[in-house]
Amino acid sequence: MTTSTSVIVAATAHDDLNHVPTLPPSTTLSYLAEGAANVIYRLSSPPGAPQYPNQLLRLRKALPSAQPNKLAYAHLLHTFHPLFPAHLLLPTSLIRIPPSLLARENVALRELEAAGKRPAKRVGLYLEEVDEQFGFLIMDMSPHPLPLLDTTTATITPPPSPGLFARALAFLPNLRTRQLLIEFKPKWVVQSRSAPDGWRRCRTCALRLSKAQKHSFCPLDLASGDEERVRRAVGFIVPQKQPANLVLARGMGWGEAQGVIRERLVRFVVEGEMMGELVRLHGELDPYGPVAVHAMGERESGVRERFVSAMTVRDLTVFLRVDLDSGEVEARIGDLDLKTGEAGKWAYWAGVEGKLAEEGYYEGVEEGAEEKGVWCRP
Ligand SMILES: O=P(O)(O)O[C@@H]1[C@@H](OP(=O)(O)O)[C@H](OP(=O)(O)O)[C@H](O)[C@H](OP(=O)(O)O)[C@H]1OP(=O)(O)O
Ligand SMILES: Nc1ncnc2c1ncn2[C@@H]1O[C@H](COP(=O)(O)OP(=O)(O)OP(=O)(O)O)[C@@H](O)[C@H]1O
Repeated sequence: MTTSTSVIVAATAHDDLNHVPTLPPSTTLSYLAEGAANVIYRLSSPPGAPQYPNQLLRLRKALPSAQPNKLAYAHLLHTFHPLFPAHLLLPTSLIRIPPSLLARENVALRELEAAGKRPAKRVGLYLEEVDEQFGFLIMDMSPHPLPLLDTTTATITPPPSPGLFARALAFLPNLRTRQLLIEFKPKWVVQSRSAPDGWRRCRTCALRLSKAQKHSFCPLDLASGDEERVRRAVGFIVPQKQPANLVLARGMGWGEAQGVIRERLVRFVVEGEMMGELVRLHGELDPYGPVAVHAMGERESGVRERFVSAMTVRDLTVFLRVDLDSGEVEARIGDLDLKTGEAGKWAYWAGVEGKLAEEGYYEGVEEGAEEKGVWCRP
């Protein structure tokens, strides 16, 4: 709760990187989630201290390939944000983090880990304490909770473990919601310029097949503008399971709700500007393809710089907050973390192209290709 003496710190971009506000050490962080490179926290501050409503803190882990946040933020502000209309971007600002807070949160991460509450694949990696003084404040895209459950119009469909669900609600009653957060990476929405002329699969689907990864949507479908193809892609983006806190309208089952959400997303993708923007950027930033750019070496620094920006754009995350009542889809682009091409990445990017072409994944001539039935070229 804010008080009259509280300061609301808005998530606006600070152009002056020499005057970045400091997060007060009295701020309490609670672990929300983590990816490979960052941990995401909710913030709460004592009365009278600066407040951070609707914002999360993103702190980076100690990974050799990662860049300090101040540098990453400068790239975000000057390289990536100008590429997109402002309303499509996840509002992000830089905040100085007291060293004591990073040390404290690393102790907390170890405790969380010991209690089995960190994802197994993330254990053993902690926040960067030595070479980091900053974090990102990002807009919280979590579903807004319902103020009070309206039992005349809504009902909670219990998931398979009703006992567990009841206990969770008892502890977290304010988390019941009519919204859901969907996140996905659109990946390569334009075919790689390094693909052979006879390609039948896009770079993303071909790579997934070569790595025997789970089948997912084809980015070319998603960006096609064709309603049927977009619907096919969106089918992979809508969650399979009902989120535990999602309250459905009385009488509506999850299957029906999935259909409603799917159609909302189809309209958003087909009629919204985001896919068009991504397609345009892919073409502009990487007109040559990874193999040709790798072969240019250090000579063409401008081309290389634009290429690494293209790789960042290809790996960004789209956060969609879908409101079941209004039908509104609020969309924000995040995870625009600069790729430097270091740590063997240039060779990796060119190598992927070589492998997909040589092993037949682009043309769909590898062993068992027909049974897989993955054909991206219309
Ligand atoms: O090579 P790709 O297309 O599989 O993308 C990698 C991602 O794989 P996925 O999206 O799951 O297919 C991969 O994602 P995951 O770690 O699999 O979640 C990374 O984002 C990786 O980037 P970086 O090495 O962390 O900078 C990504 O590598 P880049 O190619 O974007 O550098
Ligand atoms: N703005 C946000 N609002 C709500 N949840 C978020 C937000 N940003 C991140 N999260 C949650 O935190 C998770 C990890 O965040 P993020 O993707 O930034 O981490 P990362 O380490 O950069 O990921 P990657 O594995 O792609 O490198 C996300 O998958 C999402 O569940």
